[in-house]
Parts: sequence; C-alpha cells; structure tokens
Amino acid sequence: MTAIIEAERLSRTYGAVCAVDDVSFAVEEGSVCGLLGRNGAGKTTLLQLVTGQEFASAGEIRVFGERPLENAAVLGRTCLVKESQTYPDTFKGGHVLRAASWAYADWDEPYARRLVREFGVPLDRRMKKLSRGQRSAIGVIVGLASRAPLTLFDEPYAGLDAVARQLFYDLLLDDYAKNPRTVVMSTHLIDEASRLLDRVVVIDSGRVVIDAEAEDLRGSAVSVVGRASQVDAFVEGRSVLRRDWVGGIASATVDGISEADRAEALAAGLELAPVSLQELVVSRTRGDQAQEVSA
Ligand SMILES: Nc1ncnc2c1ncn2[C@@H]1O[C@H](COP(=O)(O)OP(=O)(O)OP(=O)(O)O)[C@@H](O)[C@H]1O
Repeated sequence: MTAIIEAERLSRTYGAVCAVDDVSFAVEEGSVCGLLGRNGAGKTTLLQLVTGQEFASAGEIRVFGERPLENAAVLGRTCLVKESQTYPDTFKGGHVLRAASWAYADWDEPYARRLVREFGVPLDRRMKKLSRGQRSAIGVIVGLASRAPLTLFDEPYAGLDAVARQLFYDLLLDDYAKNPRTVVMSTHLIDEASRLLDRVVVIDSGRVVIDAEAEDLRGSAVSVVGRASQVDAFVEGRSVLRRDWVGGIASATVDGISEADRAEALAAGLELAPVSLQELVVSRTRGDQAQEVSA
C-alpha cells in the first residue's frame, strides 16, 4: 500500500499552546480516515499542516511523498473543505463552483450539477446570504465533485440537517466505491460517520491516542452486563473504561477484550453488548480515570 499522508514526529506550537504534539501517522491510498477528537484537540491544525496552510514547528509532513508547503503538484491534487471557509463578499454559490472547477484538474461538472439538485442549494444567491446548512452543502459539493485524489473534510456538516447529512454520507460512499480516492474527515458525529471509516485516528491534546483500523477498534471493547457481583468479578484486573449500576445490575465497558475473555464472560452468565465507536472514543479521551455512573 502507498501512504498518501505521512506525518513523522510532527508538531505545531502557538506560543505556549502545543496544538499538534509529536504526531506520527499515515493514511493509505484509497482509504477513508476519520480524524476524531475533542474540541481543541488539534484536528484543524493537523489538516492545515497536511494542506500546507500551516508551518510545522518540528517534524515532517509528506503528502503524495512530498512536502505540501507551496507545492502546486501536491495542492492541485488536494481539496480541503472546512466549515469556517470564507468567501469574497460578492461571491455567489455559482462563483464558488466555477472557481473550484478551475482549481481541480479532475472536477466533474455534471456530477456537481447533480449534487446541486440533490442538496437543493441556490447558486444565484450570495454566499453570505445563504443559511449555514446551505453554505455547508456548497462545501460538500466542492469536496465531492473535485474528485481530488486526496479530499479532506473538516467538520463539513455544520448546519446540515439530518437528511442532508445522510445524503452526504450516502453520496460519499457511493462515489468512493465508483471513484476510489483518499478521504480524511474530521468529525464529532462519530457514530453517524462510523460506517464510512476504514481507519480511525483520534487525537487528544495534540497527541495521537488511537490509530487503528475501524473494524479492529469496534471489536476491541465490549460491554458486559449482569449482576453487580458477577460483573465485578469479571472485570477484576481488566481494563475498564466505564461502569454503570442500576440497582443490583451493573454494566462495564471492558477494553482489550479477546475471544477467550468473551467466552469466559458468557460462561459466567454475563450478557455481552457491542460498544459503539463513539462510546469507545469518548471513553478513551475522557482522561485516565474510568467513569463510574450510578443510577
Ligand atoms: N492560530 C492560533 N493561535 C493560537 N492558538 C491556536 C491557533 N490555532 C489553533 N490554536 C489552538 O490550538 C489548539 C488546537 O486547535 P484546533 O483548531 O486544531 O482544534 P480542533 O480539534 O480542530 O477543535 P474543534 O473540534 O473545536 O474545531 C486549540 O487549543 C486552539 O486554541
């Protein structure tokens, strides 16, 4: 496999703030990578480093094997769609799409027109007069129709309603199947986007805390439910991410679970339930302490 993005010991500091802290990871060609993390974790800064909009304070970032800074060969194949995109005052939706058609060599105009119809966005209205969701839809259309070999979406859904978000996910999956490309998407809506993701990179306070195949990650934890005493006995010595009690019934989210562990839990009369990607990420980025919740 070819790595399209390679970060090696990459850091970006702003005075005393270390937005990206000694980060190393790779994104393989033809994969969809979810970049997840809490507010202020460093996701946008990382995407800006990837697209040459920020200088690294230390370390290396390579995109298509080259440094992205002021590199037309790299940036011509890279499309970053971000929520906070600003446009010239007089720009209408139609201008944005025309500018994008000039910027991206693989721009697909008929597909862009189809997406405009599907999202129902007006192209003859100034961008600043559009609703937040309509502006986001224009960004999503640019990202999809750019057909850029590396497409990065930085929280692209702000203001998009649930129907439009689902449309975006469906279009991305469908288009990705027909025209494989490399996609990185930062999102807080982890479970919604979960089915799209091949790989998950989670950053917390600028550092990578999880870098794994989404499938492996989903199977790495399980929720065990049963009588509190049995749950307590099972979790003894295991890595517990979260515990909840209701009366005498307890449930515990246990990390690093093996097939033998599952069999042992079932033999002990405990029920097993899958843990969603969102639960797992929340548990692992909440701090060192397992959360204890009683009701
Ligand atoms: N230009 C800047 N000057 C100073 N601090 C900055 C600058 N840009 C980002 N930061 C800080 O770096 C940290 C990471 O910010 P970043 O925008 O990358 O986070 P994020 O993960 O994208 O957050 P969110 O999910 O809230 O959008 C934050 O503490 C932020 O305040």
